[in-house]
Amino acid sequence: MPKVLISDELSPRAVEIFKERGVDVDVKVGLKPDQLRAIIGAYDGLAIRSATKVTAEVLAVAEKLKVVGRAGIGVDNVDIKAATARGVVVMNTPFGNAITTAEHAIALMFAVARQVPAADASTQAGKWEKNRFMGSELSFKTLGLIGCGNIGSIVAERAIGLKMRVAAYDPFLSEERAQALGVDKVTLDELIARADFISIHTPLTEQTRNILGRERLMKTRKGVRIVNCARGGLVDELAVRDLLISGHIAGAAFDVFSEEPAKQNVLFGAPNLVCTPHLGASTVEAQENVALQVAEQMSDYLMTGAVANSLNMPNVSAEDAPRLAPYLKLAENLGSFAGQLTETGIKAVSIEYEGTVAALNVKPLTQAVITGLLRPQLENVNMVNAPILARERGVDVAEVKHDRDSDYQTQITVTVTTERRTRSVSGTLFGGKRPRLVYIKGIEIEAEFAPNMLYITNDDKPGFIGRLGALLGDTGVNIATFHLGRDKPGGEAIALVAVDQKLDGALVDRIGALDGVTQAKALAF
Ligand SMILES: NC(=O)c1ccc[n+]([C@@H]2O[C@H](COP(=O)([O-])OP(=O)(O)OC[C@H]3O[C@@H](n4cnc5c(N)ncnc54)[C@H](O)[C@@H]3O)[C@@H](O)[C@H]2O)c1
Ligand SMILES: O=C(O)CC[C@@H](O)C(=O)O
Repeated sequence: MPKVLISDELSPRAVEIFKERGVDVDVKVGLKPDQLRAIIGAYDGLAIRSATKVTAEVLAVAEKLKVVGRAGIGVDNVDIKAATARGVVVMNTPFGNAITTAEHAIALMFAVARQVPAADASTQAGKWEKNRFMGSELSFKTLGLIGCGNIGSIVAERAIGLKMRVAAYDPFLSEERAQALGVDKVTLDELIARADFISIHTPLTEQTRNILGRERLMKTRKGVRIVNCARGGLVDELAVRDLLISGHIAGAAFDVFSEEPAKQNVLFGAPNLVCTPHLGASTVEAQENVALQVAEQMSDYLMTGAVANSLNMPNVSAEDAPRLAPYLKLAENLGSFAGQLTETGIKAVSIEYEGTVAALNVKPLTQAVITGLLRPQLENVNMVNAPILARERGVDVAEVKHDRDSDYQTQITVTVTTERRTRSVSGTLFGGKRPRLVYIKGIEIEAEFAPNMLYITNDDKPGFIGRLGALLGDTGVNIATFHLGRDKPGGEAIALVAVDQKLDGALVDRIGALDGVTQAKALAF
């Protein structure tokens, strides 16, 4: 039974879902980094929100960990590179809290426009300062959106409903999408020059860090109001403080801070500042959504191999997962077959899909081939890190789907090019689920993959099978199956022999020295 640790506050629905789906679950919230490191080795999955930091140090001791699930959107608290290198799938729940967060941005826009929190405090202190809190309407003002993805788009729709004009800066926003949303697609400079309100909705990345830096903030319109409901680090907090004090910025609302929890922050105490403690996603509805979704996604992955909303693996739908499972085995075995026969550096691998398999989502199959191919050289390769490891080693990976009939209803061919040669191997599924080799180097051969195998190439001359059988018999090796193929009579022949025990190197050398043998190699699957 796989075991998951929930290390941040998640709706109790998550625990119910994990249990319903056969996943054991522990809830331990508020662990310090060393406490997390001490226990993480026991878990197959880690479910988090934004508090837990999944660092390279945590991942280094997470020996069983297969999946990190973020109940929310931002994954800047997960070292995805380190997770990928260790073969850990990272998934998030990209839509579950988007409406809630967009609503919070709108709420904060109103709050700064009308100074609601300060007016509330003053009123409850019995001051009745009617003239102090002169606000500003939102209608017909320009809202500048930096980032117009899921949340930014919802903010745009709501703002248009409030009769605001919306200008969006997002390099990945198409003109058509902008038109459909009813927003002006602008450059960042145009946005800065036009906006009465600026709301930011990008992830925190190396490109977006400090996107609203001091210089840019100084170019905004006097009286601008700024909302940050995305991430601390996107806006220069000290500059905002200075510009609030100088009156250039009329108001600012921050839900997120450069350091969280924000017990202290340079912004605190600045005039016309509204702060909330990273509440963007904190509604009952959003928390139910993300907890349920993350628990479903993680359970599906751990129990069936289905992958959804992963940041470092191609998605595999729950429907596809059982269909792909036998192909994944076939793909990895074909890659492994080619990898075990490869003794020099691999320059390129081409994976061709024909027949039924070509209609499937083949990305995961390609990753399985690469995994099998690299495993003889690399101990810790798996489907998550295989593409990166291949790229780091300069292996060019090509994936081709053929729209043509092959000899088999479904066929995968792996062709590996090394410095010395190009070699191909093809396989199919018998009965829709049993992986079989069908061609090696274009020579037809039908063989299943067995735990211990002997691969031999030899001259196609009489007497070889007898010599091989005698040697194996004399050394007490029992033959399970024996498959033969050849390119032409008297030409190159291939023998694939499944045996009942692991073959030692000395015996393989003796087989290699038999008359007519050009190569002998022990293979394991
Ligand atoms: N306050 C909260 O509680 C809370 C809740 C949810 C999400 N968030 C934050 O909001 C962010 C946005 O969420 P989303 O669901 O809209 O994500 P999203 O991926 O749907 O949208 C992000 C948008 O930013 C754009 N973008 C990327 N780089 C950019 C750049 N350099 N300049 C301008 N635009 C750029 C992308 O093209 C994309 O359209 C998340 O990454 C997360 O950090 C905060
Ligand atoms: O979990 C939270 O409370 C915040 C989530 C939010 O920052 C997100 O990126 O989804």
